[in-house]
Amino acid sequence: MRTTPPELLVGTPGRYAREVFHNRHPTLIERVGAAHPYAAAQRAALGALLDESLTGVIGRLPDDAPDLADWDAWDRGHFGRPWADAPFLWAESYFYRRILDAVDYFRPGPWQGVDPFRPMKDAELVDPDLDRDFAWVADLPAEPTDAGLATVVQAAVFGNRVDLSFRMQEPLDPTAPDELLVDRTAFLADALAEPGPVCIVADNGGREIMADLVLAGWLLDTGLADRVTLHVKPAPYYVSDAVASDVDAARARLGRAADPRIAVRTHAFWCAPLDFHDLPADLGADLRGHRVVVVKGDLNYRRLVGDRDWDPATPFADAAADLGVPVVALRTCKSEVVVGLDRATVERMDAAEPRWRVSGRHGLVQAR
Ligand SMILES: O=P(O)(O)OC[C@H]1O[C@](O)(CO)[C@@H](O)[C@@H]1O
Repeated sequence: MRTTPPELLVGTPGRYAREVFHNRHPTLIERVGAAHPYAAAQRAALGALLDESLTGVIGRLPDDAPDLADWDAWDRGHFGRPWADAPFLWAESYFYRRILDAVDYFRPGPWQGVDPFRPMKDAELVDPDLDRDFAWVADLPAEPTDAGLATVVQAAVFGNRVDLSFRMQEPLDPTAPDELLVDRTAFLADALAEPGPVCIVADNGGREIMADLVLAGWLLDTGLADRVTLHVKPAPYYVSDAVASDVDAARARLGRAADPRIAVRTHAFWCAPLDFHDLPADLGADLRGHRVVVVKGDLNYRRLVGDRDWDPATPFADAAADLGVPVVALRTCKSEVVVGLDRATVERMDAAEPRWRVSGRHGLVQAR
């Protein structure tokens, strides 16, 4: 019987979680403040949140928070305890929720519903390089070939390469080669041997959701899928995570009409600080209504396997939550968590590139 390793914690010296809190979050808070004409009280709240998260104890949401009951249920005893002692996944998720509180996202008034990350997300979609980056779409085969599937899957993997929260810290080297460390694309082909409904648990907007829409459209057009459900976040999260309006914006940027075969859904759980082992029953039933579930991105990967100090040679199926439906994870490695690698690959990567687990250069197509 395999023992489950401990959760990664925010404050462990020398570990990635601490870097995210101490190096990335100050930049993030500064950029959010600079992007909007917020009132003094909102700026003060952003600054206070940053200070609290670096040295203080975890404060509760205010009494008027509409999701207070959710967070009381998700608390797990962390409120009132030092941020440094909290699990990385829990604390990072709550940090993003507290940003929304600081900028009055849920409070009646002029800032209600204003996405604090919107200017950063919009800037990505006006990048003229996007046309060149997606030129390959015109050459996709009309038939469901292995090569076509590999192309759309890899675009969906590497569309995840550089999200906006990640860009706060890791410099993007456009000349760096991308590499798939594990490639179970054939598992997806097998799962879709009979056409069926496909669920994509989306991650970022911008380039990534554009690639996800291309993947969805190609699966539908080639008859591999008969409908696609895109699950997006219910509120702004992790800077660039897609909410429903980001799907619309990406569709428009691709020059595509709305496709009635693609449904957009959400669930409060997608912004919860918990992993897929805690999936609520209604969401689990929704996912099981599909032939296969495609789980996108680094954060969803951490949630799928558990944000723990895994031995990278742990079999993927031992770590990944059993959702009762075939699951394919498409992710570039942008945090320390990784499983399902063979020892030789781990040794090769450790020797070649000290930051390979977090550099965003290496991709995974894993399945169970
Ligand atoms: O957008 P993605 O692929 O989920 O990546 C976001 C990742 O960036 C981080 O915020 C910092 O690495 C991680 O915590 C998170 O897993």
